[in-house]
Amino acid sequence: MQAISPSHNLNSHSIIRPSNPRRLNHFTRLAIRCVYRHESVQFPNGVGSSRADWQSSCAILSSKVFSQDQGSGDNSSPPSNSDHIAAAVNGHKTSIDLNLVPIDKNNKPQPPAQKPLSITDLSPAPMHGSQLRVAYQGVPGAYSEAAAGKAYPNCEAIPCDQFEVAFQAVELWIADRAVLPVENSLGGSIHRNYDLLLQHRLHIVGEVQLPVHHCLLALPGVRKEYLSRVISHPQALSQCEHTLTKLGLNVTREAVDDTAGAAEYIATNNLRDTAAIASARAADLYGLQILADGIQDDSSNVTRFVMLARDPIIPRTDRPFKTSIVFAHDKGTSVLFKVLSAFAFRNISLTKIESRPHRNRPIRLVDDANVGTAKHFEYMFYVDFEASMAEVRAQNALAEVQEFTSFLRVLGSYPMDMTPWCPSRGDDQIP
Ligand SMILES: O=C(O)C(=O)C[C@]1(C(=O)O)C=C[C@@H](O)C=C1
Repeated sequence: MQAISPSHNLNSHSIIRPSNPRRLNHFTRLAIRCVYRHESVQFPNGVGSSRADWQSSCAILSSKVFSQDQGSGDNSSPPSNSDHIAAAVNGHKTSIDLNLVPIDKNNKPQPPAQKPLSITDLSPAPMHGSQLRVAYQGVPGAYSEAAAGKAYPNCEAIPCDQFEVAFQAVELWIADRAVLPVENSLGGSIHRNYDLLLQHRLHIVGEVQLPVHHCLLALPGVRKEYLSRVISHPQALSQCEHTLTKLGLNVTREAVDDTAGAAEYIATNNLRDTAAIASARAADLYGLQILADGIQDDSSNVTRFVMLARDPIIPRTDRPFKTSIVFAHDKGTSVLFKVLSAFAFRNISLTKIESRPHRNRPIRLVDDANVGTAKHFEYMFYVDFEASMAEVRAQNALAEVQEFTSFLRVLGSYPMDMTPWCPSRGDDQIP
């Protein structure tokens, strides 16, 4: 275990956990928009390709913004992220020190102590030797932490309380990479991260697919019959929807920020009527017992994460690459067919299409004097395709797409995760 930086050691802001997890979401969003410092985790050598590979020199791939409409797309970022984060931290004046670590009566290893970053933690960090600092959303034991360990063995994993904070941590040089979930095989897309990809200027430099094996966790001695509530990340709740019903649990379901945070919350507040959906590692860290194992509705449940960096990597052709783009057009969905055909004609397979509201111009009015005014919803389209930007066919496809769109941005061209398929097992989550 290693703290993120010796210089990151000024006034510690306390983490205030409200008494109910719904408020925790709300409260966190409003008031504690800063990176928390838990003891960060160093992963042992393990899964994945060589680190040098992932850390390959940054440059060249031009992630261009072709926009006729300066007001559209990522030019519409919310006010400066650093302002945002600094204001929130400055505004967070409380200095009560809450011990959120459950007391383990069985002398089990204690989870890492949680210390939020202070304002100076948000200034550019000095170099940390060769160890890569990887920001993820959640607390230790979250699947995102496991994904960080899979993507970057030996990395120093830095927990963040919100997805946006993970983006900011990289932008402010507190972290070198962020690892963020974008889609799950059962729960679908994590829309927030699609929106954030557009609002920030980070580049996708890789992807990892993590088998997600959920457990039902409760305090030692608690039986299923005692439960009146199950809490977890909304994705995890949706991934276990049917199994929870099949288990015959008469429980309400409540969403919290992350799966491991739900486990920690139960332990901290000694809640005997509440269970969490989280990993076996979270059970271990927070001293909970596993009431049911493998409760995801599909055993091949898998979440796809992307790795983000300040600079793009150099696209190559000696291994399978994927490229992610986002585009929009003044005339809305009418150009979609033309755009997609640019890939089809070149035999480039698409692996994902996602549409999100065009936040700057959500509605387009089309007047027809005879009939009235039609209100069309406007979208941003995200497409992943199986080709490297180093390939001529991909460059030609994008040149053509550019002709049909008013806004186009390459989010990244990166190696595909080709690790052999292995259905989710509990030990996959243990870095
Ligand atoms: O809460 C966690 O443990 C996370 O890492 C987040 C998250 C998600 O956002 O989808 C990641 C993977 C699982 O699909 C469930 C939750």
